[in-house]
Amino acid sequence: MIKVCGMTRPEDVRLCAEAGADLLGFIFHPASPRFVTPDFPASLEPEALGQARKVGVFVKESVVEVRHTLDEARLDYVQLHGGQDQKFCRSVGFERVIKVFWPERYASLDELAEDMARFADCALFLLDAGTSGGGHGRSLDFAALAKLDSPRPWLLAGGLGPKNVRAAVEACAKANLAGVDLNSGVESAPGLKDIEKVRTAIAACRR
Ligand SMILES: O=C(O)c1ccccc1N[C@@H]1O[C@H](COP(=O)(O)O)[C@@H](O)[C@H]1O
Repeated sequence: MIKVCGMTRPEDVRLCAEAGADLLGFIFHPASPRFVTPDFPASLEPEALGQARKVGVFVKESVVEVRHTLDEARLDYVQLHGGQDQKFCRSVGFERVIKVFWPERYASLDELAEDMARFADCALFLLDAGTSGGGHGRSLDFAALAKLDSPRPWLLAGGLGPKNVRAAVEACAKANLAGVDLNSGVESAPGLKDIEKVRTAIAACRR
């Protein structure tokens, strides 16, 4: 599964979908250089999206705001990137939640897996580098995650691009990895996707 995040232009949506992205991310965090308003994903033609599903990324927004944007932007999933708790996930609908964890917050993989187990009703997990927020362009220690015992399939995020995504997939393949999230590593500038980088990274994942 490939997610390409930070869509800000209709042509990037079309090209990334054509390149084989399964999930396309739209960031509703106002401080992000990739910030968009709900009317952008709502305005996209089904032909441009193809089979790709729309994911909204939220950091500090309230449950009411997330639910409103979910409807207005016609999202398929919400990526909760702000440490939201189980009550929040339940209110949005577990089946629609991609719950983010930051492995660097935990003293061990076991502690991370224990916390993940508390969110086992969520649709998917996503692991990002750092200890909060996202879009930093920093990578996790892929080899260290190879032994993770995750109760749900998960997406690997954090500084992934054409040069490192294959190594990441190979390292985590046996740890219930569902796929990868490409963002700043496939851009020419923040919010502007470089389609050649996107195509090269997707090909590297799938070869
Ligand atoms: O990309 C952003 O600006 C962003 C802002 C706030 C929360 C999440 C954000 N992006 C997500 O961060 C990860 C990793 O991105 P990167 O590859 O390190 O650039 C990814 O899941 C994005 O969806």
